[in-house]
Amino acid sequence: MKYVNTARTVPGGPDKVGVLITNLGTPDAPEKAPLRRYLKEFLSDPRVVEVPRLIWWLILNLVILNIRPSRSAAAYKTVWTDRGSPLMFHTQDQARGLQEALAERYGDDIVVDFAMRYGSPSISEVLDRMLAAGVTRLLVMPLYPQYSCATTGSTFDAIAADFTRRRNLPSLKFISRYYDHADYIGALALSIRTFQQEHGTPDRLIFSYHGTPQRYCDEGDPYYCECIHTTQLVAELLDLPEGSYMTTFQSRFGREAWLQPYTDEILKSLPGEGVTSVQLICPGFSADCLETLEEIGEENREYFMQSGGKEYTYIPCLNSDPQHISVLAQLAEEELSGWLESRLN
Ligand SMILES: C=CC1=C(C)c2cc3[nH]c(cc4nc(cc5[nH]c(cc1n2)c(C)c5CCC(=O)O)C(CCC(=O)O)=C4C)c(C)c3C=C
Ligand SMILES: [Fe+2]
Ligand SMILES: [Fe+2]
Repeated sequence: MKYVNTARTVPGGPDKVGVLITNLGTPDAPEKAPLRRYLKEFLSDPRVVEVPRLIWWLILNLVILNIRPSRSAAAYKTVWTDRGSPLMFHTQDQARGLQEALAERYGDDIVVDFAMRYGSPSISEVLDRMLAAGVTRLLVMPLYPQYSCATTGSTFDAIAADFTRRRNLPSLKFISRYYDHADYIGALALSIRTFQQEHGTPDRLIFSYHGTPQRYCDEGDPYYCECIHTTQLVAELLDLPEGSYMTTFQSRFGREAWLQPYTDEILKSLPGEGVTSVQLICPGFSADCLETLEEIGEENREYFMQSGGKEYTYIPCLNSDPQHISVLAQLAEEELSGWLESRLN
């Protein structure tokens, strides 16, 4: 049999709406072997590293996978919790919150689940489960507010690849971006305002986004423009004075130029310009993870303080805050309106 038959739908049978939230994925444990497995899958994706395959295979297998797993494992250990990786437990909480919010309005004809692009739970195993539960219409929501070929694009590849092996396909909707959605911008603005009520206003508010190679942007990836736009919309909503905020890019990997300015270089140079108190926010991450908690929360704090900085605070991601859950519920409802109309309680 060439095609798997995970969903044998029949007229009058189960006919549910499924909402699948996805994120990047994370290692199973902060140890060398799970890190090696995770990095191998992630960094072998041609959407993530756009380098000729044979050259990249040699670099990845002979160099990176021999050095990076133990270094990354040590970094993951600093953020690991009783519930495992922060990215994992925040995503679980987001799925639960979204399920409850949607069930309140639409009952149990709607099924919410989550999957990871790399590692587990994989997109295919979760789709097996959802389709077996009677999902005939599927909304995929990658939790990347700004579209990038390396993240959102790759998630679409995984859905499409999964569908090539199935006989009976559900109807499909896919959210490519929500960087300018009023509710998302409002939730970010509220989190900044609430944080500043307790911690005061810094000399500079820094919006730090995960970087990508500059080349991807030059070749048409809209990610950079969408990040700049998100910052601008939040700044307008909060009425931030020009010069009191900026956009930077973090998590550089490899030797080629990435999107600039680089977060770490900016933090090293600001104290020399008289900027000694900063607040950092990472609006491109829908959940706290290694890149926010360790890289922004710890590593970059050191750079700033060692360069003469005095006050450095990090504003957490929206995670599973009620405000964020209602952003996700609103996004889902806007996409599903046609599918859900007949199911309103
Ligand atoms: C090698 C190239 C990479 C590109 C391009 C890239 C783009 C990209 N990544 C995110 C979100 C996350 N990345 C995370 C970790 C992470 N990212 C890379 C590399 C690239 N990312 C690596 C090697 C790692 C692993 C950690 C390490 O070894 O340093 C994470 C955190 C995962 C976790 O478990 O906590 C997220 C989230 C975005 C949004 C993006 C492009 C826009
Ligand atoms: Fe990354
Ligand atoms: Fe990092």
